[in-house]
Amino acid sequence: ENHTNAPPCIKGWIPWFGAALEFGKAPLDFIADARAKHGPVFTVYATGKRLTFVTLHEDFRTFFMSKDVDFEQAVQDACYNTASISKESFFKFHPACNALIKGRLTPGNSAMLATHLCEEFNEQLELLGDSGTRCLNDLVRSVMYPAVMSNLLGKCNSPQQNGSMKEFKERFTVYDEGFEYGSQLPDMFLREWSTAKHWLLSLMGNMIVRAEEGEHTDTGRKTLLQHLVTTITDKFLPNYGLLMLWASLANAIPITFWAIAFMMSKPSTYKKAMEEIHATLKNQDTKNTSITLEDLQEMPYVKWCILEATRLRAPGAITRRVVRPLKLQNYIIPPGDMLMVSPYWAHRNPEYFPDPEEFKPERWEEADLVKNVFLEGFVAFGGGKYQCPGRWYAIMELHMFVAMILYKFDFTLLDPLPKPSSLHLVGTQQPEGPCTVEYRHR
Ligand code: HEM
Repeated sequence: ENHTNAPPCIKGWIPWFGAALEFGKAPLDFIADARAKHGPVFTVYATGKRLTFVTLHEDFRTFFMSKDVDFEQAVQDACYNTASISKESFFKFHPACNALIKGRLTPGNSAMLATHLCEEFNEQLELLGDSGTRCLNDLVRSVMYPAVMSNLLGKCNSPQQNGSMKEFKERFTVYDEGFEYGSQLPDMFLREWSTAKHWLLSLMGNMIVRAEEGEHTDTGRKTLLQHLVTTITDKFLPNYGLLMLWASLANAIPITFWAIAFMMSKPSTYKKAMEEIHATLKNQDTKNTSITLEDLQEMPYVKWCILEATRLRAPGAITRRVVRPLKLQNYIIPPGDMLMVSPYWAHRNPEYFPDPEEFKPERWEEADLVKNVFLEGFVAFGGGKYQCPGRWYAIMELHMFVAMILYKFDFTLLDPLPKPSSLHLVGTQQPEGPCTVEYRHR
């Protein structure tokens, strides 16, 4: 009998210190075990924080919509730790920052970025040469980082353009891999990570100078970064820039890797996708390939593959803070608790996704994608007021990239499909082992 009406509480687990590993359980697996043992709502008490996990789909609406939970209060600390944005500045500028990105990346505006993105993908993919053997994850990063950064921050701010590609990739990878620890700890505990963070902040400072000069609007329109410059008017502008950059790359690029890896490891899927791509692009040049939005509309199967990869490799956890007592099931969650939903596990509920572990693009046939409606139970982009503002851009970007790389290159997978690492809760999973591919330009 639980007299306080609070959910069952698990103590003695320290998620962000690697101690979870000593328990033999990575954080993602821990959630599934705790759920099996303690029921659909449970609290983990760790390092002075209470994390209350919500695992029932029927409670997700409350998580996203309730006035008694708050997004900004949940992530403010993390924004201080990962990008040194002061609490005051964060509460002052976050709403405008979110509104700006949401407004710039509506489905309509994302469409306008597509022509330029297509040119960038062509240019970067041609740098791969005629053939080669490489780690697919690294290949995708090398091509997408400079292309997407050129598209969102301006050509002059693409790391390839200013010669910092190799270093950018290294520093960003360190920053990204340590993001979760970094979001929990003051950065004096994480020397290498902190060095990467300061390098990226300084890089962003330089990008902002170039953005302010403003001559480099190759698309004839202001870049997302140039819009940010006019929105954030305090000294933390580069810090917001860094968080925006991280958000735009951290999930989208590993999911691109997974989408291609999943497709290649399932011959029937690969074949079907290739037929669709060839039927749409017909006899187009493989070196300078134009993919328009109309072309994308003619490749729904490739889009299903993207969404299916996003389902299977959705972020480990998203969070809100409880600000007033919150009723969930028969429990009252106390104010101050961090409320957690795991999209990764939500997408493994067989009631919503039969054969949840199967990569089955066909299941997306039922979604009304023309009206931008996902499948019920799909929460990879979060929800409510602070749902991912980059989601329409992300889908367009991944759809175009996957169609183009598969049209240009013939791939052979040399390793078995790697498993996802369950070490991290924040963001999407990285592959646990190598994934080498051989490629040849068609
Ligand atoms: C498949 C790729 C992506 C996934 C799975 C993803 C997922 C998410 C999730 C789960 C959130 C938190 C939402 C919540 O708590 O309800 C988020 C926030 C955010 N995402 Fe994405 N995202 C992706 C791509 C992108 C891209 C390409 C951009 C930018 C171009 C972007 C920009 C952002 C920003 C700026 C936020 C923070 C919003 C705020 O602070 O108000 N995301 N994303």
